[in-house]
Amino acid sequence: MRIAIIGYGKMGQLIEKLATEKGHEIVYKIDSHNTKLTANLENIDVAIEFTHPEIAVSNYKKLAGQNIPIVTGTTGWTDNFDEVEKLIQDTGNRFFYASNFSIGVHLAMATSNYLAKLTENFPEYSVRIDEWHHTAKKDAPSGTALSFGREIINNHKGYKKISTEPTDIQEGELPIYAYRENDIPGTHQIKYDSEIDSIILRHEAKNRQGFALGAIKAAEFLVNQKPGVYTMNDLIKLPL
Ligand SMILES: NC(=O)C1=CN([C@@H]2O[C@H](COP(=O)(O)OP(=O)(O)OC[C@H]3O[C@@H](n4cnc5c(N)ncnc54)[C@H](OP(=O)(O)O)[C@@H]3O)[C@@H](O)[C@H]2O)C=CC1
Ligand SMILES: O=C(O)C1=N[C@H](C(=O)O)C[C@H](O)C1
Repeated sequence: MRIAIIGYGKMGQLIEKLATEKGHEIVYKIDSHNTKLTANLENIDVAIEFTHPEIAVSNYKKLAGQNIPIVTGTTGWTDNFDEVEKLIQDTGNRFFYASNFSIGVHLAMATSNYLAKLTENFPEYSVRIDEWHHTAKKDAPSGTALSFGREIINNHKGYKKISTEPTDIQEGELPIYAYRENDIPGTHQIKYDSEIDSIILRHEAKNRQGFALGAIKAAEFLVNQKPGVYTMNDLIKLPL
């Protein structure tokens, strides 16, 4: 594939390395100092975008306007998801978003959803989510933690809304706590706690390879799809 990398930071640079090793061609590397995105990107098959929450949606608009398939991992923008979905529908484009491209988190998410169903009828268990990331991370809580939380709410009638960093947890609230330390790539923990015992599901990224390889796999998948919005559930179908 001929790839445009939008966002040449930690993820963009690793994606360049691993995509090149897989035989793909990096045609553009666009960072915040490079205004190339305002011009037409020519002769590329897909754009892979990892930037910042406040700029992602405008990047999607520029790319969708050029009918360029978009794989994006940028988090912290999903309050605008409906607007982006309509943009993709209106432009007949292809869009793949994942808050976390690692296979391990995809498996952990499916496990968490099943665990939510199992514990729904045992109100003695209360659940919380904790996430740990590097100090350079701009958004909190992480997109992955929010994804875990939204999926638990979808699978457990006892929870209705996410509460970030709560001091006083109300009935039906699912608390998420974020910690920023050193250069932690991304750790997420879902803990069901009762007076008697605890059930803990934890995913620890040891490095950023899983995120980058997953994004490249998503791009290889997306370029062969019809127009639409795709997720990890389309890329990795689990027998659940
Ligand atoms: N879905 C997943 O699996 C993963 C998602 N992420 C998410 O991806 C995003 C990026 O993470 P990461 O690479 O670690 O962050 P970095 O800060 O290392 O990289 C982001 C890059 O985007 C650049 N940038 C900012 N604005 C623009 C713009 N308008 N056009 C092009 N580039 C721009 C920044 O430039 P400058 O430094 O000059 O501002 C920076 O180089 C975050 O939202 C993070 O949460 C991260 C890892 C995995
Ligand atoms: O900023 C990061 O580094 C990461 N962000 C994503 C998120 O917000 O969930 C994915 C991963 O945890 C790394």
